[in-house]
Amino acid sequence: MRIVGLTGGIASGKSTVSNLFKAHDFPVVEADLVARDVLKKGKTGWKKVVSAFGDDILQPDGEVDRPKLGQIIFSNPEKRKLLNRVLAPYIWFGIFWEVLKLWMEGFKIIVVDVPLLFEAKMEKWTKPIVLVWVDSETQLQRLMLRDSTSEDDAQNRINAQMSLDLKKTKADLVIDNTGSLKDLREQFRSILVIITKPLTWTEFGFSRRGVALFLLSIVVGVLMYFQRSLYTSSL
Ligand SMILES: CC(C)(COP(=O)(O)OP(=O)(O)OC[C@H]1O[C@@H](n2cnc3c(N)ncnc32)[C@H](O)[C@@H]1O)[C@@H](O)C(=O)NCCC(=O)NCCS
Ligand SMILES: Nc1ncnc2c1ncn2[C@@H]1O[C@H](COP(=O)(O)OP(=O)(O)OP(=O)(O)O)[C@@H](O)[C@H]1O
Repeated sequence: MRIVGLTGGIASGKSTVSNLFKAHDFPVVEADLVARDVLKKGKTGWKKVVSAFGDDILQPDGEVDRPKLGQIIFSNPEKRKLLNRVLAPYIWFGIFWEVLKLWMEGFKIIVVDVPLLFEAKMEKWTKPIVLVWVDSETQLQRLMLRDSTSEDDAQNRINAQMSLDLKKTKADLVIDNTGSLKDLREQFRSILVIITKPLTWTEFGFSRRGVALFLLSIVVGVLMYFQRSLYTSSL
């Protein structure tokens, strides 16, 4: 099994690339969706966050007021670390569970879209790592436009993550999304060629078929062993 890590910075274009993967029928696990699920009212993640941040972060219906929590954590590094610490195990498990379900369905290539792949030290589980990079000015402009936020607010959110230039040094494949959507689609096509190369032996070994073959060879080996010992004891 090949787990392709898709990462980038806030508003660098991960979801846009993620949608291209989906359009090409690749299964995509989205960490942001897992994180949303973990924070739903009544879930363990929700309970832990409420006990760490208090009832003030809740809407009248009991759901987490996401913009409010965002304001708190993106302007206060200590609070952000606290939220990350509280939610990390649930997000990690949620991603693992989604990957496991897709593995059981027999998918050989799975894309995991994790904005904080490097920050959360999850990169060792994915290969190759595709980084959606964008220059800092374009990132700021796109973020302000998409979320209708002030420059200060957008910059705080960008500063809350590892710089895209540093991420670039850690990634295997880089998509430069500073240009047009057409440019992006062209780069995506080249990335697809690399990602869809035949699985290595190790990747095959971890695929559902590889594991099934491994188990089958153990069963056959054990049967042959017993058949041989039965034959030699009857002589
Ligand atoms: C603070 C929350 C409630 C704000 O929700 P909101 O709907 O406004 O934003 P959304 O979830 O769509 O996130 C948008 C982007 O913000 C960035 N981001 C989210 N959380 C963090 C964080 N803790 N540190 C740095 N960047 C973050 C990511 O690039 C993400 O794609 C939410 O982001 C959250 O629960 N964050 C903690 C969970 C987490 O770490 N998510 C990232 C998954 S790896
Ligand atoms: N090449 C492009 N040209 C113009 N706009 C783009 C391009 N790529 C993405 N965008 C726009 O930039 C914004 C950010 O893109 P997107 O939502 O894909 O980023 P993201 O990395 O998934 O963000 P987040 O981390 O916040 O989830 C969106 O409004 C999107 O439509």
